[in-house]
Amino acid sequence: MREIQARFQDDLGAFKLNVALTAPGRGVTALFGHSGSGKTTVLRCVAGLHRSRVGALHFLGECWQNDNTFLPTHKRPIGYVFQEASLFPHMTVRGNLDFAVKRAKGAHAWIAFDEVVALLGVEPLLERAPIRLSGGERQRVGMARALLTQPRLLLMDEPLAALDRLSKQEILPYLESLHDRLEIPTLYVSHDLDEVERLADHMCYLEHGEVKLAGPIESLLTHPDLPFAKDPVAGVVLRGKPLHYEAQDHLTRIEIFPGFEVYVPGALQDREACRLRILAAHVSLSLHPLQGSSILNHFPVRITDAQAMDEARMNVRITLGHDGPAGPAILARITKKSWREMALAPGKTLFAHVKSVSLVDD
Ligand SMILES: Nc1ncnc2c1ncn2[C@@H]1O[C@H](COP(=O)(O)OP(=O)(O)OP(=O)(O)O)[C@@H](O)[C@H]1O
Repeated sequence: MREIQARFQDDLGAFKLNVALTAPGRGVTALFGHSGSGKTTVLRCVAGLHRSRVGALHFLGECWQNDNTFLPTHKRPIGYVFQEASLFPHMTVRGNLDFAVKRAKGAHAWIAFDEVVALLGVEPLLERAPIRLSGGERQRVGMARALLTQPRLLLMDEPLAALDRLSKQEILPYLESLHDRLEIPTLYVSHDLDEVERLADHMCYLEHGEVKLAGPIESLLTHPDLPFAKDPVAGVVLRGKPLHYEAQDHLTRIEIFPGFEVYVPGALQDREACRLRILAAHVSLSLHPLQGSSILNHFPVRITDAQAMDEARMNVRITLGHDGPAGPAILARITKKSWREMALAPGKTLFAHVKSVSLVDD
């Protein structure tokens, strides 16, 4: 079974943990939720740092925990990245990384020292003492160290939370390249939606110690029971396949679903795939196809549901296509007045106009 299956139940003072989750055996699964929802506790249970009163954990078919078994942390093939990397202060960066290499002796070596160093851009830092690293550099070294233990599962607990905005922006592209390169699954704890949109394939949304919903990130971002749709910058992330670069206008046509294409600024034709974000505020709806509009991206769509965002506005969830298999969902933010005057309702078919589409992994 190429999955991670976990069930943890415990009473931690006032906090009740009652988590059941399944994560795919590859890609990044975000454990997302407000502060105190239990994300770190789940990660600690997976790492074997906390033994829940009731618990079961199967990693790709291997039992790490059940009623009779509890594999200790040092026997679990995990790499753990914390909010702040605690590097050995008396060793250089290279010394810290060599230490991880030594620890990995005997494990199946699936990634080489040079590749890790290149992926995380730590080559220029190798001879430095940890005290001379910036916060972002320390985190990159912490990630390199975790990878060099040759883990089969990567656990990251808010690895960017202690960084300022600029350092965060600097480190995100490294995390994206890890995501593209790594075959091993990652559980990534975060309460930052922007981070999750950029990095995660799958999401488990936690509330009060329970997984409220889980699924591919694309479907969760538009889910009406989740708070994301009410966010002022609500939107969706879609995967796209670049088709053709129109050099004269410096635009690339990108397929987001068979037969559905959007224009994105830039020359993206050499990429195999990309991630796009469409903000709800950039999507408008009309009952008939628009003509003579400056908006380039138009689709036939169907309303699946809608929810009030505030007293004046609604978020309308629509799927691409009038009939046939429903395409991915996007959100449109419109006024309640328009909803009423256009007599909109779930099931209604109409047209969506997307003013701008941005690249997530620019
Ligand atoms: N060993 C423990 N004993 C008692 N309470 C605990 C213990 N571990 C965690 N808790 C409580 O469990 C709750 C969940 O904590 P946890 O750190 O898992 O949340 P989180 O979602 O990771 O939050 P944050 O985003 O703030 O890190 C908190 O209320 C915390 O105080």
